[in-house]
Amino acid sequence: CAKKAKTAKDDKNGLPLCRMLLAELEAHRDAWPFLTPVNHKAVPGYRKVIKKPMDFSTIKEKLANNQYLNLETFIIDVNLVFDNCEKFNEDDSEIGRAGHNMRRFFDKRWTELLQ
Ligand SMILES: Cc1ncccc1N[C@@H](C)c1ccc2c(c1)OCCCO2
Repeated sequence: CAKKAKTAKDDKNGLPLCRMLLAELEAHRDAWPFLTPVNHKAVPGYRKVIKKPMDFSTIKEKLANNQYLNLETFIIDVNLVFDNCEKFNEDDSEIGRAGHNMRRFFDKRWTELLQ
């Protein structure tokens, strides 16, 4: 039979942890650029440059549709939000700084929760 999951990353607690982490991301003051999909009509070049768009509302939808296997696959999508941000935005810009702040916050929170 399947090996019993041993850590929060894999066991049944993984998904409630994802929902909690996402709620904290959405509530963060610097979340505003990441709450909804980037409208490529409002942001010239975005569709060409960013091959795999991702945002917090899409992650929320994927969680609701049980599309994440575990905390690991959830973290991959959250990091995609921040990697897209770094690719498209200058570090020294409103959105660029927000992305760095959010990544720092997220990295701190999930590592704290996994201890
Ligand atoms: C995460 C990200 N990366 C690159 C560009 C935009 C975004 N976020 C979107 C939601 C956004 C933020 C600010 C915006 C905007 C759209 O509409 C165009 C007008 C200026 O204001």
